[in-house]
Amino acid sequence: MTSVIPHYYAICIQLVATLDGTRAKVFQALTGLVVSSTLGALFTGCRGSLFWIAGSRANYNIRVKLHRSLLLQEAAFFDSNETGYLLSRLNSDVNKIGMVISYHVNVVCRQLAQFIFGSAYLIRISPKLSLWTFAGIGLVAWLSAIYGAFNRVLAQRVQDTFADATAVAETSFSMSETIRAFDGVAVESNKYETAQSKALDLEETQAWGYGTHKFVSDTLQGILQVLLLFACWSIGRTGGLPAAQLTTFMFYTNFVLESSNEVGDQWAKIQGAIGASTSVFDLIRRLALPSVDHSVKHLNGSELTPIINIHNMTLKYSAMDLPALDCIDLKIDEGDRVAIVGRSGSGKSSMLRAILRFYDPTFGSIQLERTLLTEMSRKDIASKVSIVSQEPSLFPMSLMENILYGIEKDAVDPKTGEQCYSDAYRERTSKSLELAGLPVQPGNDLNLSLDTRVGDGGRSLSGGQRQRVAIARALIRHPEVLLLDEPTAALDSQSERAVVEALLRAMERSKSMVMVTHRLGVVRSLNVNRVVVMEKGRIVETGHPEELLCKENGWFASLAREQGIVPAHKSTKAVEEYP
Ligand SMILES: Nc1ncnc2c1ncn2[C@@H]1O[C@H](COP(=O)(O)OP(=O)(O)OP(=O)(O)O)[C@@H](O)[C@H]1O
Repeated sequence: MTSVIPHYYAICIQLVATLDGTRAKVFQALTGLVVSSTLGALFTGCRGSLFWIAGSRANYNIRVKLHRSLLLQEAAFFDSNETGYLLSRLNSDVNKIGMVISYHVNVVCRQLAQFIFGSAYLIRISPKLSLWTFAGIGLVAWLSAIYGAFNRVLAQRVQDTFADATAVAETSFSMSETIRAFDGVAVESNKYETAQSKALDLEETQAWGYGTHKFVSDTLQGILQVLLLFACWSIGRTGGLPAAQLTTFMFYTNFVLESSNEVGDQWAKIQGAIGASTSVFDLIRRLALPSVDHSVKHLNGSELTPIINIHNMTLKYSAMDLPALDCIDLKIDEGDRVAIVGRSGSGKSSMLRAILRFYDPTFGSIQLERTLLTEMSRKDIASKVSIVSQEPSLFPMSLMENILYGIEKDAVDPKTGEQCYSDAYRERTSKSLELAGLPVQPGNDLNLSLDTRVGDGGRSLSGGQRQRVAIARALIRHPEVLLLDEPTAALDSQSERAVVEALLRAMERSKSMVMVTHRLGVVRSLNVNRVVVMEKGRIVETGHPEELLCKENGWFASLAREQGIVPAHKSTKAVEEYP
């Protein structure tokens, strides 16, 4: 419709200039102008709304896919990509993509349509003159393509720099207390400023690039218009074409030039957005890294099946030169209560991370009930392995939702129509909390209920209470393997007693238990039947705790003496002294 407007406009101008039209002719031209303008406005409105919706849907789809893809990455991925960096990809980069669809592609489509209609009109009036027009437009388009490629590279670098700056900001907010305590405001603020100033430099380069491109392309278009006007004048003078047709030709020339100019402009912006979105699509396509080597597929059928079978496992973090775990062989059978002990940095937590498949072995394998961990889905592993960590973080949801986290809701709330947990689940959750030492029955001391919200990270509960919620979360799952990561390290002696009792009940509901601890006292309270001592990523000693304590020069006995558990001069009476 917009392409038809210059046609009626040119007729109107002709009628005004020559004053030779009849009333009917004037009326016809004006009606054409009004109808084409009104329809043009209607289509513009529809196009705007539809492209906006398309842009928003693209944002929605890309964000959801990217978020899911990020959650599926291996733990090592999060070691090298900070949260702020990923959030920036999720927000700022995806916004750029939506903007391209809702605005830039929208405008390019409109201008391309105008360009095609306008060009057809020009060719109809004078094919020869049109050729000159297109040659000029081709030159400007070529410059726009070069500028587009330049903008694409720069835009990607700008977005990368913004992502780095957001990572700095996110770290400074999440560490705000430490920053204040150690007077690090100036340091953090400088880091952020440096990151932002890099982005600013790149944006300024982009701005100058845009200005130069605009100057060159507008100048070329001006020259083209002047040349065409001169050509029209020459043709008109020699009677090659009637004046009315030449006027219409000039109108359409302007129209086509404007469209091509706008297409060039938007093209560069689309290229910029494609550059900015490259990382987003790379992240969506990125698969979690595969494991490197599985030397053992299945156990010999005649052997007793251990719940966990770690065979010749080496685990190396990409950021470290030396492996964190080196040639580990360990079998954990049903009924085993294993404590992994050792000095700081000896690889205790890495063992738990490997059993949870946060990291895959670099060499060797781990089997969980005869199946290689690397062949199990996250869902399978979560259904068989539960962890209670030193300072469990809770979600800002109700107690019940925290405990049943990851378990699908099985009922529909008749009042709201939303998914919820059935009464059977409520009952089981309440029972688990009671066993974990945090009763929620009416009239309880803390006035807790299943629907009590626990705040961000569980901040409305004490450390010991959070621990008991985590134990209830493990209890309700009846795991094959219960993992405990320093379960009592952050507690006072009174809370420790309550947590130990809750853990003993949780252990009755699990087939095996593996605990990492510095505090050797808890080894006896939790009836551990096997101690594994680690040193520099290797297992250096293993056996029943009471037996190991009797080995005067043993690793475990030495650790126990350091904690004052067994006095050095009484090591022969170790068994009696062991608390
Ligand atoms: N995500 C990681 N990336 C790189 N190196 C790591 C990572 N986690 C641990 N390490 C390194 O692996 C080694 C073993 O660490 P691990 O946390 O398993 O020790 P730990 O015995 O649990 O120590 P602690 O008792 O102090 O918690 C250490 O040298 C540590 O620096």
